[in-house]
Amino acid sequence: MTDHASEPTPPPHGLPAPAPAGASALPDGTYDGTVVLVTGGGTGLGKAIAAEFARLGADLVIASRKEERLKAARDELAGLGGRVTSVPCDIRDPDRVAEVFDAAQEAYGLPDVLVNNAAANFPVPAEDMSPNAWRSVVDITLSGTFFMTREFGRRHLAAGTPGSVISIGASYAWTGGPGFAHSAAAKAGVKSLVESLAVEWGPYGIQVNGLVPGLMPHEDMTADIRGNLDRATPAQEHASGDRQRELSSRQPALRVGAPRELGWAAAFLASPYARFITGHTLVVDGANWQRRGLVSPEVVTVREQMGRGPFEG
Ligand SMILES: CCC/C=C/C(=O)SCCNC(=O)CCNC(=O)[C@H](O)C(C)(C)COP(=O)([O-])OP(=O)([O-])OC[C@H]1O[C@@H](n2cnc3c(N)ncnc32)[C@H](O)[C@@H]1OP(=O)([O-])[O-]
Ligand SMILES: NC(=O)C1=CN([C@@H]2O[C@H](COP(=O)(O)OP(=O)(O)OC[C@H]3O[C@@H](n4cnc5c(N)ncnc54)[C@H](OP(=O)(O)O)[C@@H]3O)[C@@H](O)[C@H]2O)C=CC1
Repeated sequence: MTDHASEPTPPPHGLPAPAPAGASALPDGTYDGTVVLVTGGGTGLGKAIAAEFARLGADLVIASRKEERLKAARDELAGLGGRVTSVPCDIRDPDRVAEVFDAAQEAYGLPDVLVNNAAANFPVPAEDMSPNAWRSVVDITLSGTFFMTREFGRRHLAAGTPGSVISIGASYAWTGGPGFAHSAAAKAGVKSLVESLAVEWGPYGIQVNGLVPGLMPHEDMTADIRGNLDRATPAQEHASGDRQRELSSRQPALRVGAPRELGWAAAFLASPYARFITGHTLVVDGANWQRRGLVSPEVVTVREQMGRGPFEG
């Protein structure tokens, strides 16, 4: 019998690195002749998702508020193969949402796949949150997602055609999100919508799934979210430019996620290889959301974590 006690313990090395950028698990041309609409497809994770569909042959429509951003992303995504159209739109406005679908239909046809990726978020203690701050986040993240999904569903039901919706969520839909009460409540609503609509629209051939990213840093992160990452890492790590290593050491995977890992999951969920998966929310976060220690960490209030003074009403 081997005496394990005398063997040196190998150091933990975390989850293996992902396949290289540009690789795909799906066959070439999986999305040939398919139209994919991605909200917030001009930045960050939305752009990474759009890129994976484009590599597999999809025609893309990307929609968000800022035209400049959309144009830059459109040029970048067009280099990957398929055709790309961008349509400026605030998803809080159902009339503008209808116009996005009109524009998509005119360009390539009714989108076969809708990725609800656009969302809004910033950390703020609940007691400091203005009614308008609450409304902005809930209106964009939950109502905007519903308006997009509703328009997609209505058009497919009228045409008698199948389709696939993927709504991007967040793990605090299950756990709650101290400091992100508005976003966590909205994402819990998004998860619930996935479950309701998968059943309502299954009979019409429409799949509805959720997809949750873990920590996947990217260059487009807003100052608010970036500031939150800064809070998670000591100042000397920023100074030395080694924040990524510090962030990685705080994940069970011992690495952060790459945005393309979310893109691959989205491309799978909407593909012919996932036709019996609906009403499901897939978490791609290296098990970070299930993390518990043997011992509970000391409680630090959201106010303290954000370096805010006492609440003054
Ligand atoms: C980290 C874990 C997971 C991450 C998940 C993600 O979703 S990452 C994705 C992250 N990506 C994004 O979020 C991308 C899109 N996000 C955005 O464009 C902005 O964050 C937005 C939602 C504020 C814009 O919405 P809009 O054009 O409607 O904005 P507006 O300028 O009119 O402000 C509305 C209200 O909000 C208030 N307020 C704003 N900031 C703060 C703050 N830091 N503190 C307190 N309050 C704040 C502002 O004062 C105003 O209230 P007031 O004063 O009238 O009572
Ligand atoms: N990054 C992360 O660590 C995590 C992200 N997520 C989720 O992943 C998704 C993508 O996040 P990420 O890429 O990091 O964030 P970004 O801030 O890069 O992307 C948000 C996108 O939403 C668009 N958008 C915001 N408001 C509206 C609106 N009213 N109408 C239309 N488009 C809008 C923005 O474009 P524009 O400004 O042009 O309107 C932008 O392209 C979101 O759903 C987010 O909640 C979840 C967990 C963790």
